[in-house]
Amino acid sequence: MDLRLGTRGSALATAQSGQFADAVVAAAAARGTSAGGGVAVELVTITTKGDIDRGSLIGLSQTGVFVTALREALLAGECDFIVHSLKDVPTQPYEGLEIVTIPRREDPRDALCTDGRTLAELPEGARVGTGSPRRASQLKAMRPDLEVLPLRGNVDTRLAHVGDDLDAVVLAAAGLNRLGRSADATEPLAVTAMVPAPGQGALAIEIREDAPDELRALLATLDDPATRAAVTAEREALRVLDAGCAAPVAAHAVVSRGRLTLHTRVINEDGTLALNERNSGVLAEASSIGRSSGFSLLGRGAERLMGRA
Ligand SMILES: NCc1[nH]cc(CCC(=O)O)c1CC(=O)O
Repeated sequence: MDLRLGTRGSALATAQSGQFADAVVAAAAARGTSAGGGVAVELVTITTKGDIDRGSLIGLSQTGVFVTALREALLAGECDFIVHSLKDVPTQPYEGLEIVTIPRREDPRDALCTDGRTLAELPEGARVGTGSPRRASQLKAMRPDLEVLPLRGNVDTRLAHVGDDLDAVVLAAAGLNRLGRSADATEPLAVTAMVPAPGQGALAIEIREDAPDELRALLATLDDPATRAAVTAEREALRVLDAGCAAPVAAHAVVSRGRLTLHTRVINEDGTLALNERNSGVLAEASSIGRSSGFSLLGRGAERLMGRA
């Protein structure tokens, strides 16, 4: 089977698509293919609107700018499957496509990247860059003295500001790890202090609904049910809160001994007010755990914190 994997051209997208392609080839070898001819995966680069108007998330009116062009290319038959960072994927399903696989997730944490100092060691008034309202608000909650500045660009561009015009930037540990830049993560931030974005660290593999059974079955072997349950809960809370990746909404679920525990946080812009909700249950209840967390937060005034009421 010769497969075409559509990917964005950024270093992170290319790295994670390449790593997933390797996993597909290995999974095919382990299964043995019906044709007996093995599987080859070719990366096809697709330019997305998110790559062209490279901007901070603050000010992006629409979610999903990074994924739409890939989805259009998949629907048009330019490739056979695509790999997304799940946290960039809007919660509503896309007509004609299906998320077939959610592989085991990478480190879900955010990481502070500095010249070596921890968050506690940064001087009063230190300058920290992030384009994410979720990260900005939680940073201010921990260190109200920090000057949090908007930051644009891909991972390499952001890291280049450290020691230049910024003392620190905050990036997802998963992205740094996938790029082979884990050494730039000075301090992984605890998930209780800097609650990650829904789906952070996870990938989503998408195919057309009419994809051949053989492709579907091969990709499905790489699905991780615990990750799928965790991100289902996180994303359902996000959906109920009607928020996107640019909202100050954080959600992180852990699965342990068959139980899923979801922590959802909504925080105001200056980090002075936060609502936290914790819910747990069995994996099969992932969706309802997320839903009830979202509705509880709405009932407690989440809209006001998000600046919508
Ligand atoms: N919105 C950008 C984005 N989308 C996915 C990742 C990498 C981490 C992940 O896969 O969750 C990043 C970079 C970052 O947040 O630092």
